[in-house]
Amino acid sequence: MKKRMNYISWDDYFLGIAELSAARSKDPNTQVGACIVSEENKILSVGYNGMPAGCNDDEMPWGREGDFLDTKYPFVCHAELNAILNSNHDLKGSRIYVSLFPCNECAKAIIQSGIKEVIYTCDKYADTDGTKASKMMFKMAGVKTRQIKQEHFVKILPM
Ligand SMILES: O=c1[nH]c(=O)n([C@H]2C[C@H](O)[C@@H](COP(=O)(O)O)O2)cc1CO
Ligand SMILES: [Zn+2]
Repeated sequence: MKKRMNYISWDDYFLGIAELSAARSKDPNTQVGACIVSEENKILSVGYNGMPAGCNDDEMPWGREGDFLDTKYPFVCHAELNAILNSNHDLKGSRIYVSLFPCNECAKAIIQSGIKEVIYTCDKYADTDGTKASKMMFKMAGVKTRQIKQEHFVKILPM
């Protein structure tokens, strides 16, 4: 008997894990998941967007509009940053799978931690200055970026 052939690719596998992690997010508007993987295809870390540890997410604001302090934006910890901070490994030479293209703050953390490739699905904020700044920094720092479609994974989230 020959081996099974219709197994999922590494890309679909790790993106699937990023998407599954996103399903843990309490954000009512955008759920983001991240999965960091070594050159040997070993998972080094995962994360999703959420409030910092100890900050009760039932009491924190989740809105997008109004006074800055009444929105989620100053508080929420992004999926990529959580994945970087959750890891106990050296991330040099690794790659990160994310369901949304990283913002400029996460881009800085990605570059500084030595991650060399960003694989993403959604780029819905491509027109924002934050995403433009991310792309500039990734290019200058030699971090590769690659957009892929999730082929073999049933989306868990109503995105
Ligand atoms: O790279 C990212 N990683 C990440 O975790 N996020 C999070 C922050 C917020 O919780 C949410 C974005 O919310 P909204 O689309 O409503 O502006 O996604 C957002 C970005 C890009 O903006
Ligand atoms: Zn970010």
